[in-house]
Amino acid sequence: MRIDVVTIFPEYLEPLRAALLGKAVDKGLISVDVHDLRDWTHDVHKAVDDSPYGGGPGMVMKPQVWGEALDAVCAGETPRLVVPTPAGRPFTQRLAHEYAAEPRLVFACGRYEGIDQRVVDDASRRMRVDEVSIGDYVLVGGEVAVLVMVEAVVRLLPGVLGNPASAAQDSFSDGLLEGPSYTRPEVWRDLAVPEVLRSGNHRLIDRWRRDQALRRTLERRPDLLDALPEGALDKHDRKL
Ligand SMILES: NC(=O)c1ccno1
Repeated sequence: MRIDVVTIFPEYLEPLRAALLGKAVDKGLISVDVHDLRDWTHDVHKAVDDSPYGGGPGMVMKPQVWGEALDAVCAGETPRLVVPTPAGRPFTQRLAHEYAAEPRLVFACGRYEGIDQRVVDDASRRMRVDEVSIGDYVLVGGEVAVLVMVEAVVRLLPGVLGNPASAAQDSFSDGLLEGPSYTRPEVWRDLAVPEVLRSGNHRLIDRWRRDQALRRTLERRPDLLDALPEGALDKHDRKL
């Protein structure tokens, strides 16, 4: 997978070259190119924003600069363009899986009050564009959201995680939150590991883990239960 990020703060994206993501780059599983939006300005001040039409606080990012940047970065290809914004559709594990199947992703990091809408409208004439939110809160810019999304996507790629089963047992992989996890010691500050996990009975262990996931989901994210496909809960599940 090829990943491009356009930003006015390239240094914000340095974590994409660290740890698990850095290893994925070293293994050649992904390529990451970060582009400074100001490279496509033509004035001495390298201006990337201007006052909003209709008035109001803050500044809006200029369409001319973004248009030239995306023309250059996407030249000749039609990658999927992702624009992080609090006004976007939710970024979910399902969307992460969808993005993991893409050969190329381009992320456009807005700042200030956002990017002139015509940049998205123009790009949508040539490629698939998603305006996506990582949560119901407002960040200073899109860069942190890109770090979140890239990590969520890249970890799903074959060869990135040491144990591919990890991604298969993620929270949300079966539509539920993941239940609690434990490791040694068996008792820690008078708190014991649940006995079933030490029983060696994998049928009981699987059942216990499913029950824990259902209980945690019901308690913390009942909306996820409502979204489960018909038949996802068996008769035992429904007794909980
Ligand atoms: N909530 C978000 O995804 C976001 C992106 C930029 N600012 O907020």
